[in-house]
Amino acid sequence: MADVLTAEAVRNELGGLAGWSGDPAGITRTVELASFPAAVTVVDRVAVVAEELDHHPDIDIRWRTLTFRCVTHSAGGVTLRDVELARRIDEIVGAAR
Ligand SMILES: C[C@H](O)[C@H](O)[C@H]1CNC2=NC(N)=NC(=O)C2=N1
Repeated sequence: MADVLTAEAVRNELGGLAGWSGDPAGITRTVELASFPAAVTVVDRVAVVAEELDHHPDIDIRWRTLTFRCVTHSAGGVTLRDVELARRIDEIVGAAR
């Protein structure tokens, strides 16, 4: 689960993750919510999931635009844990707009 994915494997996984882009150094998705409070609510929900998974995205908050970056810091690259986290972020974002 903690092996860094090859560039080809990342490309394959990105095929199933609409809105995400990246490479073995990290995968990112930027989303715009309706308002700053709505964006912060999404971050709050992502925080719960990140704790549950013990895997945490890097999050950039700019007014109502959020950028999530998933990379397994301890492995030095993208692993399947990041793909799972990205899917969970998508569920939360999808429910919020
Ligand atoms: C001890 C704990 O499992 C580690 O510090 C976890 C926490 N969350 C993490 N999140 C991410 N994205 N990468 C990590 O290497 C990582 N390490």
